Amino acid sequence: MKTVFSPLHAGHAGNFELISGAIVPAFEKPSRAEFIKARVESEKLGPILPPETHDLATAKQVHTSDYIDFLPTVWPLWEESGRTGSALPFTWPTRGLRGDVRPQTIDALLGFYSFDGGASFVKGTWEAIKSSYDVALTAAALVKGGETSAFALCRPPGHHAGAAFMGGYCYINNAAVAAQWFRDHGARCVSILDVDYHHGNGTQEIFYSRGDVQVLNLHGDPMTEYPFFLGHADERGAGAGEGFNVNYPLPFGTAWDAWNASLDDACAKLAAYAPDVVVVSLGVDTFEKDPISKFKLKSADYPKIGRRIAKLGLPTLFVMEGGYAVEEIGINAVGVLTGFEDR
Ligand SMILES: NCCCCCC(=O)NO
Ligand SMILES: [Zn+2]
Repeated sequence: MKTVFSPLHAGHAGNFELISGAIVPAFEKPSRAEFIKARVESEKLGPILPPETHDLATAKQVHTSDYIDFLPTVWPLWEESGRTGSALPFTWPTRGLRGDVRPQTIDALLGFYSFDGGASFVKGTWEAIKSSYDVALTAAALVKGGETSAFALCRPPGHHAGAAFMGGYCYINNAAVAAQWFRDHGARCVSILDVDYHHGNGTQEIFYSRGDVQVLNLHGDPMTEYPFFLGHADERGAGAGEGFNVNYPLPFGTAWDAWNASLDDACAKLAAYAPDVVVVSLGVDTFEKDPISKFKLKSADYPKIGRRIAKLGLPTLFVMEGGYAVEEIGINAVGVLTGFEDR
């Protein structure tokens, strides 16, 4: 399997996030991608290719243009306002406030275009976001070009980013962009299977009213787990998208057998939808030792995920999402990929 990777991710470093009542060093850090890359090499998964550069047209098909155009302006505006450190919002347009009027100051714009304090910017963040987007599109083109599968080693991740908002370490929704690209390049329909511990609220929001992209999500129950405000089982899609959004909320402590039962059901629904291509939002924060998550999957379980997805017999693009136990992130993420190849 070929991997696409960009060293430009490393510019998104040293940033902080607001979590659990404190401003702390972000859990989403450069070493995550480096550990995964090292494991790709040590497991001899296949060549590691640099991304081709793309324009933002595909990004603007799943995100609003004003949101995408805002992202490269954040750091310059933050610096112009005399600040250093991490550009972070502290006010958000929640219920009873106006989200239809775009404010002018960078502090307000950061809140206008986000849903939490988990998507901060430093000087190199935009270059990292753009490189992650280029990685996803380059890997998608490998699959379109005849590869059975490919691995988009994306950093920063994307599945929490909605049409006009960032959050949860996500800025451009790489999996959504790849799905749209497949649709623009001949795929009649696409399935996105999100196996990250957290619900891919952004991916759901982007495709919720569309029937050409099926979205299936296995995740911590939002009644008790981030992102809290989307991801319930009754969210089945709307209009043309009715029935094409499937959520599997699962309780704290979920281990392999229960998790796999949901995976099996999701794969059956995916097979019934019969997409031309599958995009897997590959998060491995379902791992028992993950510092911010509460499922109990073991390293030996990840190859089984890959084997189950391979049984679908469909071209498959793996897009890296979350996972924060950096010692094992490479073992677990690449385990899915070697399992897919039945090695
Ligand atoms: N800062 C709150 C938790 C962000 C979770 C990010 C993640 O792993 N999403 O899949
Ligand atoms: Zn996650």
